[in-house]
Amino acid sequence: MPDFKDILDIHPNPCVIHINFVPKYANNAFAKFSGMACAEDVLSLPSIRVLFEEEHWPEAQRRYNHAIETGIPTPPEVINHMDLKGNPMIAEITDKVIDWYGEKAMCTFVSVVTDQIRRERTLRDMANRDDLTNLYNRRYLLDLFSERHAAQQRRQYLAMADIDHFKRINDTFGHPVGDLVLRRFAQEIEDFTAPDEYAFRLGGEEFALLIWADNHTEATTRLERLRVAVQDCEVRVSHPNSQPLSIGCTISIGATVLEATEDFLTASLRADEALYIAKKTGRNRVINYDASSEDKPDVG
Ligand SMILES: Nc1nc2c(ncn2[C@@H]2O[C@H](COP(=O)(O)OP(=O)(O)OP(=O)(O)O)[C@@H](O)[C@H]2O)c(=O)[nH]1
Repeated sequence: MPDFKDILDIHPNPCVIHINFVPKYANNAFAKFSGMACAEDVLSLPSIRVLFEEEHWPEAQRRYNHAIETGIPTPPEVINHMDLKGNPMIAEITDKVIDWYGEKAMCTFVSVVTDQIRRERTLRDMANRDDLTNLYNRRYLLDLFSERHAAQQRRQYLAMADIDHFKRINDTFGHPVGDLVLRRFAQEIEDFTAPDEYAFRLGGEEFALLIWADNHTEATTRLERLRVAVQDCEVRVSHPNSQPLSIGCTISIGATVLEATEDFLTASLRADEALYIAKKTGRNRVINYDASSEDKPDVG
């Protein structure tokens, strides 16, 4: 029967055995993971805690105490980790209580899952994005709505934005040029949003925004600024057989303040109604509808 250390020494996963974080055994993979030269250097440490950022210490202690007291293994934990050389990585920690020459000790295995987690995050992000414009898509807007919580200091607004007479652009210049206009507009609303705000393409030439404002006037003023920015913007298209084209467009925006816990359907009906009014009353305008607003849709 080979000694377990002979097996662990050549195991590719970092492994350390410790009693209350005092190292008793470490394999070479653990030394490499920690940014140390060899396993002996790990064993010379008074505590392996120093190898992990301080923010992880309380949770590591809690997991250790729980596992030692109950013998029940804690579920694997994924942490952001930085080794002593400053290399960032994502690590999955798996613990198991073992008998260490008559004492209870913790055997900890580490899997570096940086690539896997990054791939998963990229895939998740791709599923939430629109192919043509790379803005967020309707699915992500619905996800955000299901995660909204009440008691925000500022007010959140849902705005529906729709390019005016977009069909004419397609019909006059062709679908690929229409796509260019959609991309240019997407860039415009992406630039408009603050880091904690979102821009979505819902489909076709329909877009949405989730923005913050202190009050109705601020929301309207900001959306007006977006409307004017789009009006002033030109998409230049070069063509080998003709003069370069310069295409402009305008947008209509319907917005509404969000009640704390309302669902997407309720809020989007109000924003859509406001957009409908914006279109019906001449396009290239912002209608911001909330209970205190003077822009109450007057559908009739
Ligand atoms: N180029 C391009 N066109 C699209 C895409 N998706 C939808 N469309 C076109 O968008 C146009 C939408 O036209 P309408 O719904 O009639 O609206 P509109 O012409 O913008 O008129 P109003 O909204 O009333 O101002 C149609 O011609 C669709 O074919 C796309 O991905 N790319």
